[in-house]
Amino acid sequence: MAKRNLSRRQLARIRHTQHERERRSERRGAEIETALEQGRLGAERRGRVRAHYGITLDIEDADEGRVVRCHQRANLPPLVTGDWVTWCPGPDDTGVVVAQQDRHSLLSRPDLRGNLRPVAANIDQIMVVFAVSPATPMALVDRYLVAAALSDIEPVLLLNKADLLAADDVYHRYLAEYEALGYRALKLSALQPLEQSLGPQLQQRTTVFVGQSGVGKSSLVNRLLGETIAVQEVSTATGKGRHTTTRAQLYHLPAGGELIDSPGIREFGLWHIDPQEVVAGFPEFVPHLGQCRFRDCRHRDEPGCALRAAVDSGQVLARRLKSYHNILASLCELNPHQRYE
Ligand SMILES: Nc1nc2c(ncn2[C@@H]2O[C@H](COP(=O)(O)OP(=O)(O)OP(=O)(O)O)[C@@H](O)[C@H]2O)c(=O)[nH]1
Ligand SMILES: [Zn+2]
Repeated sequence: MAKRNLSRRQLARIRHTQHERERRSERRGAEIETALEQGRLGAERRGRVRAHYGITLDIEDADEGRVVRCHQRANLPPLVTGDWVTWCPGPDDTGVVVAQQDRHSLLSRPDLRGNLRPVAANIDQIMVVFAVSPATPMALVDRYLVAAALSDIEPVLLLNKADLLAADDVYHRYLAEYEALGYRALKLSALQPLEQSLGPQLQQRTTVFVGQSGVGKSSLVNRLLGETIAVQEVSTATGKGRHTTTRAQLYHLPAGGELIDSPGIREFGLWHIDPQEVVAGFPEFVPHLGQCRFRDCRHRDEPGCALRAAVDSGQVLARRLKSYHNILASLCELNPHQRYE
């Protein structure tokens, strides 16, 4: 009985907190509208979302570089880290985001209920990090390539832990194969200075790092950011210091370029993909598609399969066709009631 009472009380407290938060947010929204109507806000400026904390955002001014804690007008869609916005300075070092500028790319991921939610915007390239130890299955790299292609963001393959590679390691060949397919590919070690090996590839664009656990993403990010990671996470608006947030955060790399990072982003590409879209990560298949004898060819052992013929003649790598089938099969496991092939 006592337990039930307690949980009821807890429930009431949670409801009360939620209600208070909503009221505060509504009040804040009304204040913003009044300030706008009365012309109490400063002139419009351009800025970029550095981080997102519930109803407030850290906006970095495009000209001055200062970071301002902002609310957003109620009529705006959900903004995410990396968004370019128009904002107006308000009183007490705060500001108001009044418009969202067009996005050229958007990363989304499903929430716990399976609804797709935006996570980060205006990303120019996805660094697909992989390694010989723990050995990354190439089908996983291919899966990231599918996800990157579907987001319309250029992937770059980054083979880390080059120091562990034997001269005749098969990973050298894998990398060369991707280069031959037209992908940009790098081979380096996070234990070595990165200015020459990785620096130029990061300049003048916004990058995210993805890849399986243990391949060295943290090592790369920490080495790239050095001391700046702690400093940049201090919000100038609150002065509260480092946020222990799992939300996406935008960092300026000391050697140039921007990095958006969060645990959620690092897992990018590992959730559901529409089976019909998998082929987007296999550009070399395109000339052969639609050439099979059967229109519904699954490219397995059907006679007259153009894709298999392309494998036999060396135009398509056998491992890439296998990878394609593996990805389809993994989607099937996620959703066993649907036929994907
Ligand atoms: N030999 C070698 N070890 C490396 C290199 N990069 C990272 N490591 C080591 O690999 C291990 C895993 O590195 P992390 O940076 O934690 O890997 P991660 O991808 O961030 O892993 P998660 O946080 O689990 O996603 C650590 O012990 C690193 O010291 C490298 O270039 N060479
Ligand atoms: Zn076929």
